[in-house]
Amino acid sequence: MPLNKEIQPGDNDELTRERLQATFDTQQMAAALWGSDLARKRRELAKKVDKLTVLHDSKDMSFMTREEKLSENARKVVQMFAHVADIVEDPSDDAEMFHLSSNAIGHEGHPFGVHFVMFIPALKAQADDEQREKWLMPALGLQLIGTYAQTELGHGTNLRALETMATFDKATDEFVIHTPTVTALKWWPGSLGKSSNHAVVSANLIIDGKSYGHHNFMVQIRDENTHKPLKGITVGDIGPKMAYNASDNGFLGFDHHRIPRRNMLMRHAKVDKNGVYTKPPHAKIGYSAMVHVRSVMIGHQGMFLGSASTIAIRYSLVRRQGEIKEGSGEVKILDYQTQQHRLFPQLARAYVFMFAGKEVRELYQKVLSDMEKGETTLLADLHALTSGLKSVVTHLCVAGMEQCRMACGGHGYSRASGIPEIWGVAVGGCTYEGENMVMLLQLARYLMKAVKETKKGKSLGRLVDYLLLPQDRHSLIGRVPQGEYGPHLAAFEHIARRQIFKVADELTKLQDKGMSKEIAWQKKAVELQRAARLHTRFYLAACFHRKVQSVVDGRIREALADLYHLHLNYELLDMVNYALEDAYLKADQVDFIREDMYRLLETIRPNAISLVDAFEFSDRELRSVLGRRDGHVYENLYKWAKESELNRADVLPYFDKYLKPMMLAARQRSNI
Ligand SMILES: CCCCCCCCCCCCCCCCCCC/C=C/C(=O)SCCNC(=O)CCNC(=O)[C@H](O)C(C)(C)COP(=O)(O)OP(=O)(O)OC[C@H]1O[C@@H](n2cnc3c(N)ncnc32)[C@H](O)[C@@H]1OP(=O)(O)O
Ligand SMILES: Cc1cc2nc3c(=O)[nH]c(=O)nc-3n(C[C@H](O)[C@H](O)[C@H](O)COP(=O)(O)OP(=O)(O)OC[C@H]3O[C@@H](n4cnc5c(N)ncnc54)[C@H](O)[C@@H]3O)c2cc1C
Repeated sequence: MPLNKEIQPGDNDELTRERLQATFDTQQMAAALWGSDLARKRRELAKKVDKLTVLHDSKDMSFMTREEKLSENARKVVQMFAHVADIVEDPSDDAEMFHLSSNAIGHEGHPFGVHFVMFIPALKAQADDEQREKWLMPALGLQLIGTYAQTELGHGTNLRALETMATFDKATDEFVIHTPTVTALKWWPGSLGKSSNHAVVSANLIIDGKSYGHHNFMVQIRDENTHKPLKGITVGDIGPKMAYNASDNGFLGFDHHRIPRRNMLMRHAKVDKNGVYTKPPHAKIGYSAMVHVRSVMIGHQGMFLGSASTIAIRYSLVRRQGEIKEGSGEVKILDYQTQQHRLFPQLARAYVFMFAGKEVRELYQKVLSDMEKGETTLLADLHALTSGLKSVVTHLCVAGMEQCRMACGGHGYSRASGIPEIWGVAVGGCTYEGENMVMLLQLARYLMKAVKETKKGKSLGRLVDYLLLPQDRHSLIGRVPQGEYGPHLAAFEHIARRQIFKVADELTKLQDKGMSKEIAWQKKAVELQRAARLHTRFYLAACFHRKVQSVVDGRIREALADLYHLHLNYELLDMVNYALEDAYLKADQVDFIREDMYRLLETIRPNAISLVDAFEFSDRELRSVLGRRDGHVYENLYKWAKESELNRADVLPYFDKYLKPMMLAARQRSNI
C-alpha cells in the first residue's frame, strides 16, 4: 500500500515512482501540518468544490481585465455563500471558510476580502453589545459589505498623524466626519473602491476642541439599494497594483458627513451624550483588528510559500535538463544539488511558518478572551510576537518564492506557473498591516524593555525568558553527538541574545554620553531591527523543535526532523556572521554545518514529492500548470498558451495599423 494517497491512474509515471518512495503516510503528514480535523475538512471541501461547477473559474484569470476579474470573483463569492451550508461543516469557522475561498476564489481578492478579515474582527473586539446586534449580525448575515478604512494618502504607518476628523456635535448628538486636506483621503482599504457600503473609519475624536486621538467609527458610505455614494462622501478605486487586482482598493473622502454619536465603536472607549469621554483599559486596544490580521497572516504566508514549493518541486521532478554522468541520459532537475539547496530550505520554512501560525493564533484567541473581560496583560507580548513574525515571515516567504520561481527556469516566469500571482499577493504582506521595518522596530522596543527587566533579574514575559540565561562562549556544534541538534538551537539563542544585549549596551553608552533616547535610537535603528529579526528566527527554530517533539508517529517525526535539521543548518549559515563575530563558532564548525546540510538534502530528496503532497493543495487551489498533481505539464502548457487572448486571430489589427505600413514604406524606400 503506497504511503502517498495522491497516486492516481493516468498520472505521469515519473511522479508515481517518486511517490512510491515515501517513508511516511501523506495524510498523516497533512494532519501534522494543518491539524487532523482541518486537514480532513480541507480534503472534503476541495472535493465538493470540484463537483460544483458554479464555483469554477470561467476562464484563467491571467487572461482577464480588472473589471472581468472583479465581476468573476463577485459571482463566485456569491455562489460560494449560496452553497456554503453544503460545503463546509461550520461556516462560522474562519479557517474552514478561508480554505473554501482559497479553493473557489483564489487569492487575488473579492468584494468580501476585508469584510471578514478586518471589518468583522473590529466589530467583534470593539463594538459594544448593542452595536454588535446592530452591525455584527447583519455583517455576518451578508446584509452589508464592510471594509476597514484607516490608512490615508499622507499617512499609513504613523497613525498618530491621521487627519480625518470626527468632531462631536453635542446639539445634535452626532459626529461630523470630515477630510480636511487631500492627504487626509482614506487610501488603500480593500474592497472600498466599488464594493463596500459600510466602513470602520479611523478618525481623530474631537470634543469641545480637544483631540482624544484616533478612534474607530462605523460609517455607511453607499446607499443599500442604489449603491450610490451617500451625500458628503466621495469614493473610488485607486487603480491597478502589482497584484491583488481582483480587489478594488479604494479612496474615500468626507465632506462634513454626519453620523450618530452611537456610531463610534464603544466597547472600550466611550463618549456620552454630554461629550464626556471614557478612556479604554489599554491605549492600543483600538488596534486589535490589525493584530488579528497579523496573527492570521503567519500561517497564510506559510501556505503561500508551501504552494510555491509544491509547484517548483513537482515541476523539478518532471523537468529533465542536462546529464550528471555523460551518456546516461538527462536527469530530473531536482537531482542537482543546487536545485535541492534552492528548494528544500524553502519547503522547511513553509512548514515552520505554518506551525508558528498555529501557535500565534492560539495566543491571539487567549488575548481576545482576556480582552472580553477587560484583561490586557498579554497584549504587549502578542503585539511584539506578531510584529516580529509578520515581518520576518513575509520577508522570507517572498525571498523563498522568488527562489521557487527561478528554480522553474523560463516557465517560472510565465503566469502559467502560478508563482507570479501568489508572489504578488504575498509581497503585499511586507507592507500591509504595518510596514515590515516599522514592525521590527516595535518588537525591538519590547526587547529593549526586556533587557531592562533582565538586568533586575526579572523576565518581561515567556517569550524573552531566555535573556536571563548566561551566555556560553563557544558552541558545541560538532563537538558532541548530534542527538536532537540541541547545540544548533542553542546557537540561535546565543546569536539573538548577544545582538539584543549588544545593541542595548550601545544605546546606553550613547545616552550616557548625553545623547537623547530618540537620537540614540536612530543611530542604532539598523542594529535594533537586526536584533528583532534574530529573536524571531530563534522563536521560529524553537517552534519547529516543539512541533517535532510533539509528534507521536515515528515515521512522521523522522521526516519532519530531517526538515527541522535542514532548517537549523541553513538558517544558521544564513546568519553565520553573527556567530563568527565573537568566535562562538569556529571555521571547522561552519564546515561541519555545511556538510551536514548537504547530507540532509540527500536524505530529504526521496521524500520531496510527498512532503509537498502533504500540503494537499488541490489543482484548483494551486492554479498552476507547472504544479499539476498528475505531472502532465507540457501538453497543458501548450493548451494554456492557446487560451491567450492574443491567439484569438492569426493577425491582430495592430499589424495592419502600424507594422505593415512601416515595412511597406521601408521596402519602398529601399527600392528607390
Ligand atoms: C469570503 C471568505 C470568508 C473567509 C473568512 C475567513 C477569514 C480568514 C482570514 C484570512 C486572512 C488573509 C490575510 C490577507 C488579507 C489581505 C488584506 C490586507 C488588508 C490590509 C489591511 C491594512 O493594512 S489595515 C492598516 C494597517 N496599518 C498598520 O498596520 C499601521 C502600522 N502602524 C501602527 O500599528 C502604529 O502606528 C505603530 C505600532 C507603528 C505605532 O503606534 P503608536 O504611535 O500609536 O505607538 P508607539 O510607537 O508610540 O508605541 C506606544 C506603545 O504602544 C505599543 N503598541 C503599539 N501598537 C500596539 C498594539 N497593536 N498592541 C499593543 N501595544 C501596542 C507599543 O509597543 C508601545 O509600547 P511601549 O510599552 O510604550 O513601548
Ligand atoms: C495590498 C494592500 C492592502 C492594504 N489594505 C488596507 C486596508 O484594507 N485598510 C487600510 O487602512 N490600509 C490598507 N493598506 C495600507 C497599508 O496598511 C499601509 O500601506 C502600510 O501600513 C504602510 O504604510 P505607508 O504606506 O504609509 O508606508 P510609509 O510609512 O510611508 O513607509 C514608507 C517607508 O518609510 C519607512 N518608515 C515609515 N515610518 C518609519 C519609522 N517610524 N521608522 C523607520 N522607518 C519608517 C518604512 O519602513 C518604509 O520603508 C493596504 C496596503 C496594501 C499594499
